[in-house]
Amino acid sequence: GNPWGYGKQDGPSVWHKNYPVAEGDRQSPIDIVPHQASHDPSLGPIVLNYDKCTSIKIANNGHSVVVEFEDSDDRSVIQGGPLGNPYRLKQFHFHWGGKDCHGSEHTVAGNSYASELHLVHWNAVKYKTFEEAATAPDGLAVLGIFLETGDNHRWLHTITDVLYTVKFKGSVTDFKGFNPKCLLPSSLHYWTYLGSLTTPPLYESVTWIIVKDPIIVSEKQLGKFRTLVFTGEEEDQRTRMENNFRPPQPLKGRKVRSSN
Ligand SMILES: CN[C@H]1CN(c2cccc(OC)c2)S(=O)(=O)c2sc(S(N)(=O)=O)cc21
Ligand SMILES: [Zn+2]
Repeated sequence: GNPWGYGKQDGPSVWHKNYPVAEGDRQSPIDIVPHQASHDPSLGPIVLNYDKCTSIKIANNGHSVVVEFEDSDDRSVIQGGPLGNPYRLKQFHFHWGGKDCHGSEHTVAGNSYASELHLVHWNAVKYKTFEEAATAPDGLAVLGIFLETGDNHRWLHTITDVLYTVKFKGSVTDFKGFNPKCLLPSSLHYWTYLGSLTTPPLYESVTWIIVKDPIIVSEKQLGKFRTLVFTGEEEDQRTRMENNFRPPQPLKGRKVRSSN
């Protein structure tokens, strides 16, 4: 079976048994309290150079749906903001709820969004491989985008239209020519803090950059994510993929900074 999941027996409340760092000092996600975030005028804008990005495939990894990118060179990078150098785009994935009232990992003043998109990047300037970067304190940078339900999102159908091909854990489909820039809100004002992966192995290697403005997607579009299952095609128990989010973790004295 799975080493970890989001159920009663294998979910976030027991991850610490196999991954003791779950109780560490820089765990993610967190609840962001806007008025307690310190505005830092030295924080420049986030710059995304995704125009040459090369998406390769879309997959169901038994925890989420993931779109992987070619990351053998600096063709698609994030830089600026709190980052000291460019970080390479490796993959993006989503977290969502069983109903639209919850599903995001980060919360804002205690409020959840329906879903959260994570664009995962790694520091290929300082580290030779992703795996090495993933265990380093400045190894990863994840851009988080909240999803709120409302009108149809004009580009999300590119993803939701192919989700039926990755219904089961372990399924993979070619997914070329997708530029995730179409999933970003117009303003990239953000909060940033030092944290971790929000799933096992929970490495404390992530500089989080959480965009303040959500993108709007329809309930119908979000509902398509819930047609995925955590389980493999061969398993007799089909478990709907939903509520694949970790709840907020203790801040432990960390500072959250805010761009303008
Ligand atoms: C299953 N999910 C994770 C998979 N990855 C991972 C990271 C390091 C090591 C590794 O195996 C050795 C796998 S990952 O870097 O792609 C990420 S990013 C991320 S999140 N939600 O914090 O953005 C969760 C995971
Ligand atoms: Zn994530």
